Amino acid sequence: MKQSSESSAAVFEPEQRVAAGSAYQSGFGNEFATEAVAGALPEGQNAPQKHPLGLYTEQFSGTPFTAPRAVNRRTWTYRIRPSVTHRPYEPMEAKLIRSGPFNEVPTSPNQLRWDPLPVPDAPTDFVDGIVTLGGNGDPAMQVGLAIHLYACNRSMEDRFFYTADGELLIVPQMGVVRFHTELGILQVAPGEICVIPRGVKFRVVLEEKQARGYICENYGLAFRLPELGPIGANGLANPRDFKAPVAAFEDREGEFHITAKFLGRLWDAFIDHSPLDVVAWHGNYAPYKYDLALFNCINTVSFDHPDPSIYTVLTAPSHTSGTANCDFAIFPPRWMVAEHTFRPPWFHRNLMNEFMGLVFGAYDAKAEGFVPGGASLHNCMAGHGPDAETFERASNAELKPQYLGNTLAFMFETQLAVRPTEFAMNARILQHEYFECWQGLKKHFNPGGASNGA
Ligand SMILES: O=C(O)Cc1cc(O)ccc1O
Ligand SMILES: [Fe+2]
Repeated sequence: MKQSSESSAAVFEPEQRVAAGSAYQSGFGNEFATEAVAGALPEGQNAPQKHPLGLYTEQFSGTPFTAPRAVNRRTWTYRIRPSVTHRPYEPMEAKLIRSGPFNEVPTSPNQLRWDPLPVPDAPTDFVDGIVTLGGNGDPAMQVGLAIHLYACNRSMEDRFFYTADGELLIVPQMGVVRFHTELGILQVAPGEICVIPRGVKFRVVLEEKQARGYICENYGLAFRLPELGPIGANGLANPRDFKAPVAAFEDREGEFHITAKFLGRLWDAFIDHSPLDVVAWHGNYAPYKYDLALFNCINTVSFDHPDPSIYTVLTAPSHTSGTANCDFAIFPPRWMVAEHTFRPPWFHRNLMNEFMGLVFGAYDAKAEGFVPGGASLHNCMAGHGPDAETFERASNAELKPQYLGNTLAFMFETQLAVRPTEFAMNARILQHEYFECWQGLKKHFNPGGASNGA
């Protein structure tokens, strides 16, 4: 097919996009190697004097050169043009995307909960559809995170995005989406997650009319698998179930724009070709996806409700050991078998800060009000736990083995208080009556009796 100044090129055929989106390389943080055209990946060296197919060589570093080998991340790319070939970036309007330091409004010590973000009626792509609920830290310090929601109804065709402020952990809640990235295509459905590393350029194509979900923009050290300790060599999220894309490139010329997020602001640059032009790459700095249904969930087979750290899928450490900048934990379908135990999450106050979302079904601590697409925030030392209805039911339930089927909640648990944005505190989706779900918790104290509650 001829090259023209229009948005057309052989590699942009829909069938080919889908074909490329279904091929993956397996493993977490592996040294991957992939070429979309035979001979595009040099052998035996990274930077040949002249590339045999006329590609440019560019290293893409996700950690300092000197990071310890186990956490060092970099990828060698072989691309049609190097990343320098764009016009200068100009500031652009940021809509509802926000970054640290989060200081628009005072941070309340109250428990907070939100209804799902409505999908806009106006044409809105993934980037314009990002709304920030809150965050902590500061991208300039590479500490903390932002918690965004996205709701969109248009694919990005001629627009590309990257954030230098952090990596993006994306949790779709509605609608299958394809992330067309510099390093290949990831198709991600609700029930799956994906991570786009800091700096990777991408555009988002909707497979359905609408898409919605949650994003953790992690300003700090990258997400990794948690240590397993006494669990042993297997369990939780197993490394081989993580999927990285194979190389897939666009050889497209036209009028395109890159939106860059840098130090909390958005910038726009004109570019006369698609920056998704990496024909081959090798390395361990790459986007990846994971199907949460593959999580090997470990739980009690005796008594008591364990700490939710057993549900950690990925952890982004801080510089203090055992204190995550962000733990990503899930509450997946599972058997509940604990004997003589109050089985739902207990009443709780926590040094750490707990943001939760719900992909589908119901969460076992809340009878109502926490709905798919909704969100809750229990910051440092805020009391939280089962609502009155759940306490009543679980205190009296017959404790036979029970399968908790229709449920997928998750938590971003973070070391610093999550400071809501002005939007989060003033939007109609804020549930001002959230506190009422606990007001029905009655006094049961009976100094003379053996009653254990409701
Ligand atoms: O609902 C929450 O608050 C999250 C949570 C879940 C759980 O199983 C135990 C403790 C906890 O904080
Ligand atoms: Fe909690």
